[in-house]
Amino acid sequence: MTRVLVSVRDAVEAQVAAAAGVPFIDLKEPSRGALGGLDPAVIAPIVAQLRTSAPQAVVSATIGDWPAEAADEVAARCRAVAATGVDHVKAGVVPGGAALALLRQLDALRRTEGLPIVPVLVADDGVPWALVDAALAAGFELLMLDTVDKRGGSLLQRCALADLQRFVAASRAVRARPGLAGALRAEDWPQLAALAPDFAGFRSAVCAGDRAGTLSAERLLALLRMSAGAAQA
Ligand SMILES: O=C[C@H](O)COP(=O)(O)O
Repeated sequence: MTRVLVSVRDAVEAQVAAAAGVPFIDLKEPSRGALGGLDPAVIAPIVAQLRTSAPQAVVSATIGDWPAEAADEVAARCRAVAATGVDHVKAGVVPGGAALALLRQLDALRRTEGLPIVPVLVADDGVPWALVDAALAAGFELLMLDTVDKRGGSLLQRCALADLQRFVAASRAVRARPGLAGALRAEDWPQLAALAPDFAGFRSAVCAGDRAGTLSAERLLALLRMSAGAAQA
């Protein structure tokens, strides 16, 4: 069954997600970019709050949007976010240039320091196969596709369905857990349910206004109803 991931920016939104029963709560500041990072000093108390209010929820946080060349900052931010007690640390990898080197660095941090890093592979121009293959070969437990430019339509419009199916199948083949995100819409749910990734991430679709706006409890509940309906079908 595909779990819903919802990105929240503060303790109030985290509580809305917890009360709605969101199974995978992701902490980020959307106005700072696709993977806009919150200060670890802000993340830690929200994680502590969620451990009480939503003990079943998986909790992740992003490290922020960094260029692949910013190796030291990426490492420092991965360590700082992991230290907040999140289950997963999401780190973006944009195809091109130093992307494979960044992926190797994230893998080294995971292996040598035990940091629970989830590579978020940017798929604005289609599935980045070289990065997917490298992430799967490295043995990441979770990996995601997401988009940076949210104005270009949903991930389902940007990537061929066959490619997304292949991404999910290739992940499952090595026992990795795949996630999909990228301006997904509530009406994408039936197609997402058929693709059956481990989780599907939402922000734009559950906000009043754009993704930098406020989390809408109403939209969130409608999405969760849709996902629950698909699970029973
Ligand atoms: O990780 C999930 C993202 O926050 C999804 O955001 P989005 O729906 O605006 O692409």
